[in-house]
Amino acid sequence: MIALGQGTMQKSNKLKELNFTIPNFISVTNLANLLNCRIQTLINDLAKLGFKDISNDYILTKEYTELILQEYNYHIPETVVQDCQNIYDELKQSSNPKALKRRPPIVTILGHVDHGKTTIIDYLRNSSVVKQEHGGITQHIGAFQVTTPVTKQKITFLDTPGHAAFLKMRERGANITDIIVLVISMEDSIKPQTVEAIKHIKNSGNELIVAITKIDKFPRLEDRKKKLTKIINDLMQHGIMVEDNGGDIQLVQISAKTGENMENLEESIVSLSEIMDIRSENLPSTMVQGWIVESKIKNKVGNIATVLIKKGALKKGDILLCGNTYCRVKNMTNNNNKPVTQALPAEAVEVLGWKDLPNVGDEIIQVKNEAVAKKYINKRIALLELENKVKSVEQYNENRAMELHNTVLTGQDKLEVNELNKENNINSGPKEVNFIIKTDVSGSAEAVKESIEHLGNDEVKCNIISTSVGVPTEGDLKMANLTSSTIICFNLDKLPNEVINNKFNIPIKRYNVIYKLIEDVIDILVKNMKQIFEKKIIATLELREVFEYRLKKKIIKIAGCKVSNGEVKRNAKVQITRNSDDNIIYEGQIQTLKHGKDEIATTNKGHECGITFTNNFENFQAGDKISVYELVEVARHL
Ligand SMILES: Nc1nc2c(ncn2[C@@H]2O[C@H](COP(=O)(O)OP(=O)(O)OP(=O)(O)O)[C@@H](O)[C@H]2O)c(=O)[nH]1
Repeated sequence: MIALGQGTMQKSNKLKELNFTIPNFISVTNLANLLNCRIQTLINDLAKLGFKDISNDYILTKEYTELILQEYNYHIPETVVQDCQNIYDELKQSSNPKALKRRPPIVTILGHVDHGKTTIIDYLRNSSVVKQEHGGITQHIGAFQVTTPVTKQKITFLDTPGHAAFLKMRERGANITDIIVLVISMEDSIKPQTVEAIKHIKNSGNELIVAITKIDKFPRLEDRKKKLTKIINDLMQHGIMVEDNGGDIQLVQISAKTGENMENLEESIVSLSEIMDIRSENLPSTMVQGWIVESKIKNKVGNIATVLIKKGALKKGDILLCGNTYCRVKNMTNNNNKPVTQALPAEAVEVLGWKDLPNVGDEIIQVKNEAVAKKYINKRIALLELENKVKSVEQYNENRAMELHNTVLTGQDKLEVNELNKENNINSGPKEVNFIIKTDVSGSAEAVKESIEHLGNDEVKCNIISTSVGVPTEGDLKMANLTSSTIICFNLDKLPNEVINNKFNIPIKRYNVIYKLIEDVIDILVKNMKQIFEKKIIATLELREVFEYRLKKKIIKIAGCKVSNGEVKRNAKVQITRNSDDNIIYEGQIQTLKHGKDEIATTNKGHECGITFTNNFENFQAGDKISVYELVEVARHL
């Protein structure tokens, strides 16, 4: 705890009662008035708490006001902090363990580009149609179900490899999927995106099955064995131990081209899901929960979205709440384009009736009626507005601080500083990365401080906010929250749960070995360095023909293309080159992506498509080359 003590901040055991409600925002002057203290005293105390460049018109958010009031020994009434991510949580019913029933597993396929993810999905989807209804046509709705050939069990596959919804949910720490199938081509073994996928899998805690594909390319058994041994060793290097290597991860060898062993893949998924005993509730009284896996506006139909059900049974007339929109379910169809009357857990259906288009990856929750939906949407919008206000207050405070800073400079100095800031887009000096050190004894506190305080370079540097002995206190957590610090604990073995899983989500790092501690601090510093990106081409298209069509009075040009390789997504970043790869004539994004008249989200190798570009770019011609790229972060070092 920092030594505060300008009169008002003397700590005592008896808490004072507040005689005002804490506002969302308050200036330093007004807070000083409410507290009956001198403005300068409050400013000095705020500086001790780590606030920089404070003046009397600095605006404090509610969180910071609470912190200072706590330091002034006031009792702060407990309130549940709601934000637009968790606002709907209070509507969720807790599951009734007795009502949990087995449901099909939800599976995502990941792997390196061109290792055969799409071919596996196509094989599974086509075989599912052939079996269900001869000659039927599947529509892409983001997920589909197969029935396994031998055990006749159902499996749900998310049907775009590395599906956007899956990635978005993962970012938020939610799990849309139960099992990941990691595809590795027998020809290539592990490649960079395989390694990326392994990282995803480890972080998500999902169960894993490894599928070695393209085995038809190695008809001789001894060649297959050789390749397989290499893959198993490569996997081991990345901490994946398959069954053949003493681990418990299943490995299947398949060819999605010939269909060889594809039934083994499906049965492996079923047997893993049985071990996992995947269940969810779907009593008649269960309120539905699920996720949006696709959403689009269909011409003459309206807003439609694919909902993957997590619990409950969705029926016509149900009211679903999602983000800032809701839906009275008008109609539901499955991926065979058949109308259905209900959708059970792990089933995906296209749902019609949305007021506005929901976002892919967002969670849905059933509510009793439209009035409840509207009430919660209004609450959420108010929270979003508040969050935006907090952001603009932060910006206001920063601008004020910058103005204050600049007033001490004059004339030419001021001009130069402004120009420099503009050019380098940095404030002066390296970025300070804050740490709070907590140790068992004071000797080790000093030792830890000395070994890390000099770390850094001209971009980032280590800044020690405080060092002290003992487990992190509530005050340490608040200080860490205020200063965005990481708390480093050395030789502190037993930490209370409320510290480890603290409500501020402050990272608490524990060490007994100083080298490991230094390594991690370097890692944190590197993560705070500026991100540098380079282009990575992930797909190319040949521009074959330019089409024109009239929209009202305007003529619109469309680039008619064929995908030479990779996967192309709507909104992807692209560059267009002419005659040579160096001659870039356009850089921007895909605005619309169509197949025939239909808007599509993705297309891939061998397919034709029509494209328009952002910024109304139309100066393209047949023969141009379109390269789709991602910006890939370049690894940084101290
Ligand atoms: N011989 C053989 N070729 C395959 C097999 N699976 C996929 N391929 C071929 O490998 C190439 C890439 O397959 P895709 O399914 O598009 O690979 P992907 O992983 O989806 O690729 P991206 O979508 O670009 O990430 C295509 O030419 C496929 O025909 C297989 O089991 N055997």
